[in-house]
Amino acid sequence: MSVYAINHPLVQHKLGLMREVDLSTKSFRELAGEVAKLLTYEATKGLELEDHEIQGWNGEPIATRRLKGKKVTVVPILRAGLGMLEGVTDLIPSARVSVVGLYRDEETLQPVPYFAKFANDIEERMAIVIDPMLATGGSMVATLDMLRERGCEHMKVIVLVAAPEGIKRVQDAYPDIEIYTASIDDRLDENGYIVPGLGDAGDKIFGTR
Ligand SMILES: O=P(O)(O)OC[C@H]1O[C@H](OP(=O)(O)OP(=O)(O)O)[C@H](O)[C@@H]1O
Ligand SMILES: O=c1cc[nH]c(=O)[nH]1
Ligand SMILES: [Mg+2]
Repeated sequence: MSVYAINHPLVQHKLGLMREVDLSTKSFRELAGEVAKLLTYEATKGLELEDHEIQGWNGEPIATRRLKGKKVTVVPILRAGLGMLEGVTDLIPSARVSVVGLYRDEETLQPVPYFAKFANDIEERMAIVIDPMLATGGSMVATLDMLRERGCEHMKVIVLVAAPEGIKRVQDAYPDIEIYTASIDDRLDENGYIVPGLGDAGDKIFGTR
């Protein structure tokens, strides 16, 4: 498995802003979308192109290239993953959206599923799973398991912040998956929150803190 921590200055600047304790819901939400978009740019750098001839401005043919048509489904993990969705679909407007609802039990830290709705032909699509936080990795692995059970072979992960524990958990279960993140943070605290982290990303995006 490959983990890509994106050090682009815009990513690092925006992630730094997100860590500020007093940041408004509006700003947190906007930044989550912006960082998601920048990470999507990185995560799609391996997409295949094909030659495509078009008619240019003066009627002469021009050799161009276009995406080879690998079908994509973006998979936000509810709730917090929704805060990244628009940033991703801005760059991949034809992507179908599959939705997985999971929350993490506060005591056991185990993921509790409550919703799933997948795109048609999911087995033919590359799935890009999005969630701001990869903490213990339980929610992410549960989502990847659901996709794999439905025949999805090609999966990538985009998270804003990852804990080493979560990366290892995903790596152990899915050795071939690529993870794109703005930061690999230090550790989990005694409640399973990422440190330094962002706090509760879902609450911040939805204004429920
Ligand atoms: O890696 P894990 O230990 O599983 O933790 C990460 C999960 O926890 C958060 O969701 P949460 O359960 O708070 O739900 P929410 O998005 O509805 O707030 C986060 O958005 C991830 O889905
Ligand atoms: O740090 C964390 C861990 C889980 N969920 C969050 O929203 N933040
Ligand atoms: Mg939450």
